[in-house]
Amino acid sequence: MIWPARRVPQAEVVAVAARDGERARDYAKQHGIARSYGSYEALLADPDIDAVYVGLPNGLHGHWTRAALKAGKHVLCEKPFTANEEEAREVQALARSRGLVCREAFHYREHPLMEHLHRLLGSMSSLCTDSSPKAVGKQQHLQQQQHHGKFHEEASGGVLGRLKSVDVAVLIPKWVFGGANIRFQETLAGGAAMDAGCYCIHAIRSLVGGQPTVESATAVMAPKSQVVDAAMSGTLRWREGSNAGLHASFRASLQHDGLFPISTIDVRGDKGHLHCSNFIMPVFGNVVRLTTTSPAVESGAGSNSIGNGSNKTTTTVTRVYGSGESTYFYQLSRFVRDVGTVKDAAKDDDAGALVAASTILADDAADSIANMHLLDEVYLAAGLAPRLPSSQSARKQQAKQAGVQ
Ligand SMILES: NC(=O)C1=CN([C@@H]2O[C@H](COP(=O)(O)OP(=O)(O)OC[C@H]3O[C@@H](n4cnc5c(N)ncnc54)[C@H](OP(=O)(O)O)[C@@H]3O)[C@@H](O)[C@H]2O)C=CC1
Ligand SMILES: O=C1OC[C@@H](O)[C@H](O)[C@H]1O
Repeated sequence: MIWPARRVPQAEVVAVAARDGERARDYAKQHGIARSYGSYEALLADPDIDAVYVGLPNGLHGHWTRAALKAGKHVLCEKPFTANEEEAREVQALARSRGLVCREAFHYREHPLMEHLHRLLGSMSSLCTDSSPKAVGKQQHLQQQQHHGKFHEEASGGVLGRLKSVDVAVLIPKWVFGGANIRFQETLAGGAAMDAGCYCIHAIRSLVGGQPTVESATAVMAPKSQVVDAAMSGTLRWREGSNAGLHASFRASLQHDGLFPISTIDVRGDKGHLHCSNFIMPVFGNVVRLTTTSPAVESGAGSNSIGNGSNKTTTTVTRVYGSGESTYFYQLSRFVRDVGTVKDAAKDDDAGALVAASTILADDAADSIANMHLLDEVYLAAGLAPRLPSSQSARKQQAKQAGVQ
């Protein structure tokens, strides 16, 4: 967030907070940040701050996002948005009532790689090139309309034709996170599905659209835990018949190859297969391999085409880097632009600006709630309970301990 902010003209990191004032000061000094605070409350009381980035453990996202909204700040909150769907609904209701941007930080989504995949697959476009409020509002309205199961229709225009299946994997090698990491803590809403699986669900949802349900899920539990999953796999299904697989793991048996997490998207349609690797961190290298089969026409196709008499298989490999910026840069650029749109709409009476602003708020709310809904469903399908916010989870543990004594 600090590096991208130096490259996004309208963004400035004004202050940083930690629970320990000295640590906050050292951090601010090290990163050239003018102000530091020894508590999160103190940072939220700073009137010069417009927006807050919440990069806390999952179980605290809801609490501090609510606190930031109540302090009148726009929020970019790390994924997963909250501990569960119920909390996501509460937080987003607050954001909308205050007219503040409240976005889940799925940084991968704004990178041109995703735009490329959306185009290939004929699904919605996640970016808008014209950033005027009216154009943004119009484009987002269009995206919402397009986003209803479009991929299931033959005439979607996507190169793969009708969707058969999509598989998304985010796999983290077992040497990366030890047992003490926040991701393994029950009271911090830990779990592989929460951490890595939320990306899978988000990518599946945004590429395919529609409203899938969770058909089944299987968890591999963390050592000595009956609550925290070290790996999760699951199947989602659409009414239209296609299905999706999610594969999330903290225990992947992968050798260090300089990249983690391993993140892949595989989409199979009736006209071919698309494989994308490293969709989460595309700036460090990515590949989109597209294999399509179509009825043979004439010979003379490119050297990568194989004809078998009745049809022709073509494979193309593409790498997408856009202007070479990181996902975090694109994420921050859009966040800053959207905060600007919402602020301007509050000042002026222009109907287009108001539509644009309310669309931004509505889309963020719908997106994070839908993602948390499916995450809850995945846990339930695996025979586990949806996660709890830290405050509730701590109370539950205390009650359990009191019951034991
Ligand atoms: N978008 C992305 O690329 C990434 C997103 N994430 C997300 O960011 C969030 C944080 O992950 P990560 O940075 O790896 O976590 P860390 O453990 O490295 O940092 C979490 C920070 O939260 C603060 N904190 C407040 N209360 C607690 C508590 N009770 N226990 C532990 N820490 C606490 C601490 O700050 P202090 O003590 O200074 O107040 C700590 O530095 C997660 O939700 C994760 O999913 C993580 C990595 C990458
Ligand atoms: O991008 C990421 O990579 C590793 C994960 O554990 C982390 O939380 C995530 O956001």
